[in-house]
Amino acid sequence: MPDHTPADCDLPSLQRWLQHLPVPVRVKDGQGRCLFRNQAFEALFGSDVPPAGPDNLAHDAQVFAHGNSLETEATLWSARHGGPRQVHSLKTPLYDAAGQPQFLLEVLQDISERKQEQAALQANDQRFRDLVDFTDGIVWEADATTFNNSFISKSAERLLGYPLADWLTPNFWANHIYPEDRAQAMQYSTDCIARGEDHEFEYRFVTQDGRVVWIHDSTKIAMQDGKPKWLRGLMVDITARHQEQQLLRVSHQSLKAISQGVVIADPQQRIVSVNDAFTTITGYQPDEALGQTWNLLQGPDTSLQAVDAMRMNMAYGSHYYGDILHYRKDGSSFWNELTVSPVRDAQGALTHFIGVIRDNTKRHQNEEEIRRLAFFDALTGLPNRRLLLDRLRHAQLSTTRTLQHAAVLFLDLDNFKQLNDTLGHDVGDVLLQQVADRLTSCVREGDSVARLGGDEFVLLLESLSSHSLEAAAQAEMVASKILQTLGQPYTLGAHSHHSTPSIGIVVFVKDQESIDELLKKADIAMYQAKAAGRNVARFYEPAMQAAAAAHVQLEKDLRLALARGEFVLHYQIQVETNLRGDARTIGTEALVRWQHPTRGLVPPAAFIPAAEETGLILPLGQWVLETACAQLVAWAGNPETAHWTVAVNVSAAQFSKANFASTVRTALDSTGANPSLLKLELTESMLMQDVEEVIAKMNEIKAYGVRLALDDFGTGYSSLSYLKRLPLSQLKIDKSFVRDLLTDSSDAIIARTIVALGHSLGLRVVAEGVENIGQHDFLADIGCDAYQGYYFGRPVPASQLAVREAMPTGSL
Ligand SMILES: Nc1nc2c(ncn2[C@@H]2O[C@H](COP(=O)(O)O[C@H]3[C@@H](O)[C@H](n4cnc5c(=O)[nH]c(N)nc54)O[C@@H]3COP(=O)(O)O)[C@@H](O)[C@H]2O)c(=O)[nH]1
Repeated sequence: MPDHTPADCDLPSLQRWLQHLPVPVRVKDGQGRCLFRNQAFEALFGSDVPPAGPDNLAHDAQVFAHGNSLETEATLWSARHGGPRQVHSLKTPLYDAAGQPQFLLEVLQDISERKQEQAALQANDQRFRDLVDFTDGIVWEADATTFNNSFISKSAERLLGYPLADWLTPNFWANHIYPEDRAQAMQYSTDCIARGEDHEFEYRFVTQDGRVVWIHDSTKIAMQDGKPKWLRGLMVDITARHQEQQLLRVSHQSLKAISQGVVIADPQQRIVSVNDAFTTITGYQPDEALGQTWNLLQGPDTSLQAVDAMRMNMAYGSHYYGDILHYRKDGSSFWNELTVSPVRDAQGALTHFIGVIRDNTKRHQNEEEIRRLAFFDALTGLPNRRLLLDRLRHAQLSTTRTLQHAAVLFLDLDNFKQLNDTLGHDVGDVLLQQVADRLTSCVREGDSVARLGGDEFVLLLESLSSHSLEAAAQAEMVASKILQTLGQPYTLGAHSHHSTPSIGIVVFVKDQESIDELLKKADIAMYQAKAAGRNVARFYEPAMQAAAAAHVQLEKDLRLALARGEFVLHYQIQVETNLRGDARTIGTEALVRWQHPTRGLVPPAAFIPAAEETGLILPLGQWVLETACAQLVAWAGNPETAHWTVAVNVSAAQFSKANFASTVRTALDSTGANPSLLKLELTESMLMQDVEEVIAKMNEIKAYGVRLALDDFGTGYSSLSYLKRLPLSQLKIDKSFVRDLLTDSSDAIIARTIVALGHSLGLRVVAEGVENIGQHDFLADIGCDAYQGYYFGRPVPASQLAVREAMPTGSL
């Protein structure tokens, strides 16, 4: 039955009634024609309403046909708004007296604004859903009491695998929390909800494919009527972060646990982190190390080469591995087995260096111990046969390169067996140790002392003379020193003991013979020494033996000569010349000679080197100094010679003595000579040692009034800046430049330069070795101040010196 109320369809009455209704209303007939529109209708749509569309007519027909009301939403054109309006339409039939639908009453409601709002809301909703679906997290909503989800974002399916519908089933979330975490997670959330606190928590969740992932859940509580009603939140899969953190925790724990020190430095090599082991190894607390560089661990014996290699590798961002001697905070050193590796980011940029340090000292000590055992004699600590052979090989190579000779001294203790048999091996061992110490004291730093075993020792002397007989003499001197040193009494516990060695010597250069041959020859020579009565040294080569014997003899003779007063001084005049070439004696040079009882007058070149090697030059030099000073006093008594100076040659051994200045003082004081007439001739080489010490010594002598001359100038390597600092008064041009200056342009240039140089330093320049007038004239021409040479006079005894006062040079 149609739902209608019979009505009086008196249209005019109806119109009056409808006219002022505040809602838009219109009345239509069964053909869809509009019979009436009230004011509200026309206010909304205007009076010019377009004909109804087919849908509208169809709805009208439906209402008439069924006699039922019909509600629809439609779009109607509004002339008043100049556009379509969304309307809600309620069409109701109006019946005639017979109960048949006669008219159709349509009540309209403008829902345009509501529709727009709905559309906006829908758009917002969609935007929210898009955002939610797009995010990497899972947005969810659940009941605050049951935890059952009422909403879940699409990302849940993508991230955890389950279809979205599954999430909306009861207890889904709770049932899929990893069993071990479930109770705690739910309890925590329940407690927070009870307190009304939004909360965040982490738990493991089982995915559809059985994986266990870590979830970070942020939950916000939505209240209703003052009670928690909904939970809304975001679940984020933090498995990767968790694994990283886990890894970091493990790394951190590992770094703490490992015994190697770990240093993390920035690209500028500044330390940014250290572990506990670093502190244990180095003694530096983290706050003392942070901000520092590797220099923190460097010390006096750290190899700069190793440091450079490390820096270079780090500068190039490459890996470094090496053993470096580093220093702890307390100053003690340790061997650091160091590995430094660069760390780069994903783009390959250098971000850090990781250094791993390991105290490797023990291994080094072990290696050192192994080396010691392998190469050193356990009893004496001396190199053993193996190390000796190695050093001999090196010596052969070295002599091949430098052509300087080397010598092997094979030494065996005389009657050692007897000592062992009578006092026992322990006492014998003590003797061997003392012998080892004494032998070491007899050689220079670059030489080697080795023990072959038993009472056999071998010494290797290097850098001897390039002349074989001179080298033999040098080796013989060392052997003499050894014989003398080892021949001193020994205290062996309670026993006083006397021991002597027999020494065999081989001098060699280049690798002309094998090392075995060398040792064999030295051994044979040692047996010759034994055969010669022990406590002597013997050379393998007879010529060397002869040279050494001559050397030994010379030394003995020199000692005797000194004691017997066989040395004499000759004097060679030094002159100034005037423009005419007339010479005037201004002084002399004292030159020593040996008045040998059988060999006659021996020149200094034949004995000065031996005197220097044996140390006899010290008493001899002192004798020369005092004799020359005494001569000055003698000349002082004669007005013609009172102004004469005397130049005395000083050897390096004399000058290097700490008390040299005081020996000069003694000579002056003991003779009463005028210091200003004494000139000491020094050579360049003896001044090239310790600069400050040399200058101090020269100044001390100069302070006495004594003058200092540089002899043989031009043959050394003095630099101008060095010369300037020396308190000299004279330069002496070496005779080697004077000899050829008329024929050799280089010598002429050198002579000219020396004169200019000397004058620029405010020094007088004397030329020695002047043998003819040509040389004199040239030297005079370039400004030389004084001359010495055979042209003016040979060295002669003082008694034969004549006074020459501005005599024509030709008459000399
Ligand atoms: N430590 C000491 N060394 C001394 C002493 N006396 C001498 N010597 C050193 O011996 C070197 C050689 O001396 P000598 O054989 O006496 O030769 C000197 C002159 O005789 C020689 N000379 C001088 N004039 C000429 C010459 O015209 N031609 C020439 N061929 N030779 C000449 O020069 C020697 C002096 O040189 P110098 O000492 O450099 O002035 C001698 O060089 C000293 O090193 C001494 O007491 N102590």
